Amino acid sequence: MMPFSVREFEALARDRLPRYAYDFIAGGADDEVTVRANEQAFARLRLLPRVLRGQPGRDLGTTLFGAGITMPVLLSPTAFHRLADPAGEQATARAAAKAGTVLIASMASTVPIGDIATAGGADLVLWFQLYIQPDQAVTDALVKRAEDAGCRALVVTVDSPVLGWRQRDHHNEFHDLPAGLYCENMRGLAGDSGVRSIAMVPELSWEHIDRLRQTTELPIVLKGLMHPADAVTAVEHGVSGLLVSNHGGRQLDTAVAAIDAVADVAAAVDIPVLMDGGVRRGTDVVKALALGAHAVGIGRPVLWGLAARGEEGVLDVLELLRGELDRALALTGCASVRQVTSDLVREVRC
Ligand SMILES: Cc1cc2nc3c(=O)[nH]c(=O)nc-3n(C[C@H](O)[C@H](O)[C@H](O)COP(=O)(O)O)c2cc1C
Ligand SMILES: CC(C)CC(=O)C(=O)O
Repeated sequence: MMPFSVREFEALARDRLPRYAYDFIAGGADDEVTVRANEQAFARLRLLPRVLRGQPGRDLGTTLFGAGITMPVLLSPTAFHRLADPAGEQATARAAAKAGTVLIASMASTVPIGDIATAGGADLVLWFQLYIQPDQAVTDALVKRAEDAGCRALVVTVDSPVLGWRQRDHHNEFHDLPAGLYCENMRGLAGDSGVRSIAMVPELSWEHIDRLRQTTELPIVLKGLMHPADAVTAVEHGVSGLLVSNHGGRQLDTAVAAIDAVADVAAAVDIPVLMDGGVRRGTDVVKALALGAHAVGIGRPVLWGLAARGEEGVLDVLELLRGELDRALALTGCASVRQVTSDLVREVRC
């Protein structure tokens, strides 16, 4: 069956993946309230279309830190792509390059960042997601690896001073990567224990961001920030962009839906605000833009595409969303993503 939506890709992926891998991807923290809330919150937002604004076509393109991308849909960082397909992040990179959008490679990739960059080629706009490590030398080495690979931004995940309680992984006893898979970016660095060697840092603070700011010229994007007061502080610390996110509901359960945090953060700062969590349709993208996001990220949908059909599946997911976004713009009376305004969205009680 040819899938015609992200949801149908999920069904295909579920059939293909071993249970532990499906659960790792689909699951979240504790009772998974926030996993569900991320999607439900989009359903609560409804569009109020404009009509009779005749237009021959739509312009979906936008720019981020000087790079042009063909649509405001990014690939959010997700760990361990080789759980979904043997070609792993290399397949994902080729699809992102073909689609003409940003791949935020996870620090926990199963292909080294240099090889991801090579697979994507010159067309790929590649960013690197970083978990700041307890050993500064390890963080510095990771930043150097990202810079050497040609990454154009660092996305620092700040919602994980400790790891969320992923109950499904505990039930499945999924604590180590299967034989042959490795956190490749950690290879050879101090403390590399071979498998899941990434450490969470409970004492993570603005001082770590200041230090990182001094270490690299790359734009720094903070990922996992939800509170407008933190957004203001981020700007004071020289941060270049924000990715409003609750980690797809995998960290703090019962955190507010990511889309519900966007408007206040966007109103508080003048730097690009991105969001991820629960984006499954082109209409979701329009809603996020209407609330002030510059672009959105997708996490699980990429892995559903990858598990279902490898590189082609990731590209299919991206092109499905592009088609949906294009249609949603036409149907709301917008000729470009820049024309999406806050009056196009209303909140209803479900
Ligand atoms: C399987 C999986 C692995 C993830 N790995 C990372 C990661 O390594 N680093 C990170 O910052 N976020 C990670 N995330 C969170 C995503 O970047 C993103 O915030 C989330 O998936 C967005 O929600 P969505 O899946 O509903 O689109 C992961 C999410 C999933 C589902
Ligand atoms: C290696 C993990 C910490 C990756 C992650 O962020 C996640 O699974 O949500």
